[in-house]
Amino acid sequence: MDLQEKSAITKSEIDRGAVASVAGGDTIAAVSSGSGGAVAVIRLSGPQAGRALEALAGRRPEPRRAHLARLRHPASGEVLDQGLALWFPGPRSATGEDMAELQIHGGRAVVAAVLGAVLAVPGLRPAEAGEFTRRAFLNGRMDLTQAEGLADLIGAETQAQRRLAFAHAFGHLGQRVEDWRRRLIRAMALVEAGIDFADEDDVPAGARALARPEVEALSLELETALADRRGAMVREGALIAIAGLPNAGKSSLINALAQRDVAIVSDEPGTTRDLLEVALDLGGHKVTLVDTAGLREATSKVEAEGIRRARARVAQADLILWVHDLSAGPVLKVCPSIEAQAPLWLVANKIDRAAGEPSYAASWAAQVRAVSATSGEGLAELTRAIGSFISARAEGEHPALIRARHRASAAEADAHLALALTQWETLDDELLAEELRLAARALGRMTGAIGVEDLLDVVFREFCIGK
Ligand SMILES: Nc1nc2c(ncn2[C@@H]2O[C@H](COP(=O)(O)OP(=O)(O)OP(=O)(O)O)[C@@H](O)[C@H]2O)c(=O)[nH]1
Ligand SMILES: [K+]
Ligand SMILES: [Mg+2]
Repeated sequence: MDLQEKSAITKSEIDRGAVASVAGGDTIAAVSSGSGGAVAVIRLSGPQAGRALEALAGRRPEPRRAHLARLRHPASGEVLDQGLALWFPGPRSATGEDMAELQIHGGRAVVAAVLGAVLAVPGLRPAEAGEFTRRAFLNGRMDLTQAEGLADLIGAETQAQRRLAFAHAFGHLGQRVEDWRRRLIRAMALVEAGIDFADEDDVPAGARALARPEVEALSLELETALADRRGAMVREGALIAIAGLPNAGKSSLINALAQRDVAIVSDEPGTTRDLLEVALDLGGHKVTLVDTAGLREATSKVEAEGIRRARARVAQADLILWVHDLSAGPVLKVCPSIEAQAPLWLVANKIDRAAGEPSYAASWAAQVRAVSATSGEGLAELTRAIGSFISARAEGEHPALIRARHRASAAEADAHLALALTQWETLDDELLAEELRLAARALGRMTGAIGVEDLLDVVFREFCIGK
C-alpha cells in the first residue's frame, strides 16, 4: 500500500477546491489597517497586483523592500499621496499570490483616493471579508485551524486568549491533527494490506494486529484531547461557581469581584434562589462567575429548585469557591457534600468580623483564601490566585481543541475508532478499513485537508475586510 498515493489523493482534492475558487484570477484590494490611524495599509493580491503597483507608484520595486513612492491616479496622473510601496511576488507571499502593499497617510480622503485609484486599474475589485486569508488557505499557505487561530488572534480580548490563538495561528493544532491523521492512514494501510494480500496466509492477521495498538493509542489521545477543557476555558472563559451555606456572603463576593451590584445581598438566609451568572475579565482572564443558592435543607419548593440548580451548575464548574462565614465559627472541618470534579477552594469570608486568627482543618490548609467581601481585604490575592490557576490550566504541552468545530470533528473521528476497536475481531478487513477511513476524513476536515468546501464560508465569514 502506497502511503504517498493516499495523501496525494487528498492533496488533489484541495487543489481542485483551490482551482475552483481562485479561478478567474481576480485581483483583490482592501484597506488592511484599522480606521483612525496616522498610517493606513492597502493590500492587493492576485495576478494584476504588480501591474497595479506600477500604475500607481510608477514602478515595481525590489521584492520585499519598502520604497518611498509618489502615488498617482493611473488615469488622471494626479499625485494622491506619498508613501511606502512594497512588492511580494507569489508564491512566497502571505496569500501565495502576487501581492502588493501601500503604506499611506491614514486620512479618510487620502485612503479613499488611493483605494479608488487602485480599483480603477483593470482587473481589480474590492476584497470580501476574509478573502486574503481564504486565498492563503486555498493556496496551501495555512490550514483551516491556522486561519481560525488568526481570526481568534484578531478577536482576542484577554492575554490568555491571545497566547492560545497565537499557537493555533502558527500551526500547532494543525500539526497535531495532521500527525493523528498520518498515523491513522498508516494503520488503515496495514488493515488494507490484509485485503490486498488475502491469499498469502500470514499477512492479514499479522498486519491487522500491528494496526490495533496504534488505533488504540490514537483513540486514547483523541479522548484525552476531548476531555480537556483548557481550550474552552480560555475561549469561553473559566466557569467559577460560588457555593456555600446560606448567608456565607456568596452574593457579596460576586459583587465584590465583579465590582458592581449584580446580586441581591441581605442578612436573610436564602436570599439567592436562582443562578446568577456574570462574565468578566478577571486579571486578564475571561471568567464566568456563578452565584448560587445557599445549600441547606430547603424551606420551600422554590428554594429546593434553586438548590437543585446550584448543585447542577457547580458540577460543571472549572473551579469551585466554597464560601465559609468565619464569623459563624473559625474552624471548618467537614468537606461540603457536593459532587464535582473541579478543585474546591475554601474562601474564608468576613475576616473583618473574625476574632483572632482563623484556623482550618489540615486538609484545607493549601487552598484557603481569607477575604472580606465587604472591606475588600484579600480580594486582590484571590483574583491573582484565580488567574494563576487558569494560566496553569490553559497552558499545557499540547494546544487544545478550542472550537466546537474542532471538537465535533475529533468526536466524530473517535466514534469511528471506538466502533472499529469494539468490533476489531469480527469486522471484515474492508469494513474495518472503512471505519478508519471515515475517522481520517473527520480529522482531515479539521485542518481543511479534505472536503471542506461547505465549511469555508462559515470559517472566513468571521474575518473583517482586508484580512
Ligand atoms: N462583616 C461582613 N459581612 C459580610 C461580609 N460578606 C457578606 N456579609 C454580610 O453577610 C450577609 C449575607 O450576605 P450575602 O452576600 O447575601 O450572603 P449569601 O451567601 O449570598 O446568602 P444566600 O444567598 O442567602 O445564601 C449580608 O448581611 C452581608 O452584608 C463580610 O466580608 N464582612
Ligand atoms: K443572604
Ligand atoms: Mg446570595
